[in-house]
Amino acid sequence: MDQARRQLMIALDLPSGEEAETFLSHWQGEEKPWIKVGYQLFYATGPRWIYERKQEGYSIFLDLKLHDIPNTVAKAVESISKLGVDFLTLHAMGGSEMMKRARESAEQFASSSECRTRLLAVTQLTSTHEKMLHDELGINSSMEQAVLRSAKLAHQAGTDGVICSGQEARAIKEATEPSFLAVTPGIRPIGASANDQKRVVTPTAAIQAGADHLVVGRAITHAPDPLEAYHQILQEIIEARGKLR
Ligand SMILES: O=c1ccn([C@@H]2O[C@H](COP(=O)(O)O)[C@@H](O)[C@H]2O)c(=O)[nH]1
Repeated sequence: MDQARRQLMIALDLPSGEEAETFLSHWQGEEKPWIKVGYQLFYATGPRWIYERKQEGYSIFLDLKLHDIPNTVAKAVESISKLGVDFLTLHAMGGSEMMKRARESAEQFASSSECRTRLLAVTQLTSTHEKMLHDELGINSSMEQAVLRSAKLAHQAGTDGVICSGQEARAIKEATEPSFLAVTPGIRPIGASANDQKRVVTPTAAIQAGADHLVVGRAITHAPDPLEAYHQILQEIIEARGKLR
């Protein structure tokens, strides 16, 4: 898979396995895209559907945002690792012990060290803005400080990277290390509706900020021609990458 395709992940927020498979048939005859499966599709289909897509050759990001006591999360990671998914999310707000136990479990139950499920910690949801952070969550720092605090905690606890907005990707890389993954939802091509997202950036801005992977849902899944929308974003990534050199 070329670098740009590896960077672009489609959030398959669809109601059933059948609809997801019909949607993916747009890609027939070309390389399989990276797919992100979240609550809606996972709760509709379950682990077997994930396992079958993995067997078909999809790279899979399972976005379950685990957040529970350390033992419960470690046991969930054990079950999920056996599906062979590539990426899995958990909430940094679960704390360092929860994240460390998750990492130990991912290592113990990986089918091989190359196939280990990579763990990504959610810093602050991209649907959160600074006023919410202060007024609703009781966090009295700036958004960037709050995100950096979670990212450093996740880095120390052994996750492979974080989920953040493209607005924070550069600062996270500087505060941790370049290989610590910055995976960015809240991506909106120019002119697209932000919907419920608050910290949005364009594909170009995310690449310029050093994002490793861009998660795009509705801008592709709700497009009149999803394959065309995918290719437009792919092209934007390729052009932005070209300007980095
Ligand atoms: O902070 C976060 C964490 C996860 N997401 C997920 O990414 C996609 C974004 O979908 P869009 O339609 O492109 O807004 C969605 O599945 C979220 O659950 C996020 O947006 N922000």
